[in-house]
Amino acid sequence: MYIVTAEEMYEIDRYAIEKGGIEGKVLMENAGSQVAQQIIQAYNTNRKLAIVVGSGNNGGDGFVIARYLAEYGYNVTVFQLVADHKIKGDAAFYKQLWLNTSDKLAHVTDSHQLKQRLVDFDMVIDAILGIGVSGAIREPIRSMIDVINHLPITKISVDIPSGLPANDGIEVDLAIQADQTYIIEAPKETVFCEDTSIYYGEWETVKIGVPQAAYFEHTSRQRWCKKNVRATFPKRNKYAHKGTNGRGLVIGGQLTMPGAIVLAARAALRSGAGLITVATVKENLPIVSSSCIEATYHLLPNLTDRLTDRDLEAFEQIDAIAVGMGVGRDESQLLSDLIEKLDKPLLIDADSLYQLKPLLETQLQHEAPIVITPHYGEMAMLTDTTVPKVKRSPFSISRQFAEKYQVYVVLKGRHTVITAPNGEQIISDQGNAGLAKGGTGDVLSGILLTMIMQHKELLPALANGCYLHGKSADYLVETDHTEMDLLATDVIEGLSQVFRTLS
Ligand SMILES: NC(=O)C1=CN([C@@H]2O[C@H](COP(=O)(O)OP(=O)(O)OC[C@H]3O[C@@H](n4cnc5c(N)ncnc54)[C@H](OP(=O)(O)O)[C@@H]3O)[C@@H](O)[C@H]2O)[C@@H](O)CC1
Ligand SMILES: Nc1ncnc2c1ncn2[C@@H]1O[C@H](COP(=O)(O)OP(=O)(O)O)[C@@H](O)[C@H]1O
Ligand SMILES: [K+]
Repeated sequence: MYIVTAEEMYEIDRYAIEKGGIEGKVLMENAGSQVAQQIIQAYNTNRKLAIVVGSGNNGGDGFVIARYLAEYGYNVTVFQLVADHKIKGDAAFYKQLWLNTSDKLAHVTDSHQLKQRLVDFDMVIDAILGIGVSGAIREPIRSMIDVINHLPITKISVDIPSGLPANDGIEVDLAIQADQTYIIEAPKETVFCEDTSIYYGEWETVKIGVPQAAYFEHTSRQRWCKKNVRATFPKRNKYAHKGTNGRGLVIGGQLTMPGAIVLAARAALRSGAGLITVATVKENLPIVSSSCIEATYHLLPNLTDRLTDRDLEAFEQIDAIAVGMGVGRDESQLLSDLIEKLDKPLLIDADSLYQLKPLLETQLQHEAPIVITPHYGEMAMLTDTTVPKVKRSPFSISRQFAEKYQVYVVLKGRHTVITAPNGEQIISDQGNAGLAKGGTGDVLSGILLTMIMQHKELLPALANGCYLHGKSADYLVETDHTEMDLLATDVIEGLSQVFRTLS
């Protein structure tokens, strides 16, 4: 499933019309009829429906919906919130079709009038503003949205809750708080941003006949689903041996944080790695090795000094490295050496992201890919911004960072945004609030390390790793656990359930 900005949606629309040969009117008819079908399936005909329409094509969709629902037997009234001359083009055409068969069109010019008129209705279909919204919401639409939000009736938005921008990064002024949104063709970026997803309520997409080729050409952002995982997940070779399933190195676990490294190492092994070596300090060896007896160990005097020739030689056999889980935030020569002296895929997480920050000022001398896995707070630190700004702009901030530093970014949150150095993006929206607990990020790093070693392409590798992690948590809260008691270690144990669904 593709995710779009407003500009991309308009390009896709244009492609459908110009190259696909589908008239704009047909797209609008399809949009309205498909949304109407969804409403028919979900809500019985006893409802008294108000459809509120604005000046653009979103309003045009509203007129089509009105016609279908009325034909089906619903009691429908259209409230036009703008002057007649504002309704043009295809929207005007469908307004006329509505008027050909119904006299239920009311003109409403202010919010008081709207409030009085809507008291008799038990559902409002919001076709006021679509993806063409720009800037602060102007009066009288502004007060009208406010009135609708305060009505104790079901609110259904068409394409996008009116007032909400499609693109990330824009501060929301005022928008319809929908119970349900029927999104036309493709989810917009704001569906997946923490501050804006709430406005959509439940959401579903409706297809209106846009050719898939339009998406290949105009967008590079998609939501990762089971079918994507199945299509890209490497098959285990019947003749595999431990050396062919990836030799991973996990570096971390200072004295006060030995657990982080155990979680990462165990998660890497559980997700299929052939061999995992844990590089940590000597004092932690008893606890760490007894918690993960399948791993091998490499002792370091501390987690910040330069790597010795002996270390570098030992790491030569390694296929990929994950560093940062419980290493502490002191300046690190070790991280510089991993970047400059070992040309292996390198995943940088947690504390090492703080150590990476000063290194960004100079070019990162690393041929093999670098993957960073920040949560919002770490991303805010890396980009000298605030957590609210990262929350508002997860797509654009990740893309800018990935392109600037030529790294892969896994920005973790309720919706995790994965970005390649070329700007291509995947959203992983598996998982639940049970994961909001210390240690789950370490588990993700371990899983990603294995995925990096086993996939040919890195972007699907990271997406599949995030899928495994989130899906494991989802299965666990459906079966043995709840969002309250779930632990990071459970997420490791839950992986086998997810693997079973993939074969
Ligand atoms: N393939 C597809 O995707 C298809 C998409 N379709 C549909 O088209 C929709 C996009 O249509 P669109 O481009 O006409 O934009 P849309 O938001 O309806 O209206 C824009 C108008 O709103 C106004 N306005 C703007 N900002 C404002 C503000 N701050 N405060 C107040 N008013 C404001 C402004 O009008 P003005 O007041 O300037 O006259 C502006 O001109 C899309 O969401 C989907 O529903 C389907 O029909 C078919 C296929
Ligand atoms: N509410 C949530 N819904 C879905 N996933 C979540 C939620 N909260 C956290 N997660 C996931 O849990 C992990 C937490 O990582 P992180 O914050 O680095 O934890 P830690 O460093 O404590 O191990 C991330 O993969 C994140 O996407
Ligand atoms: K709308």
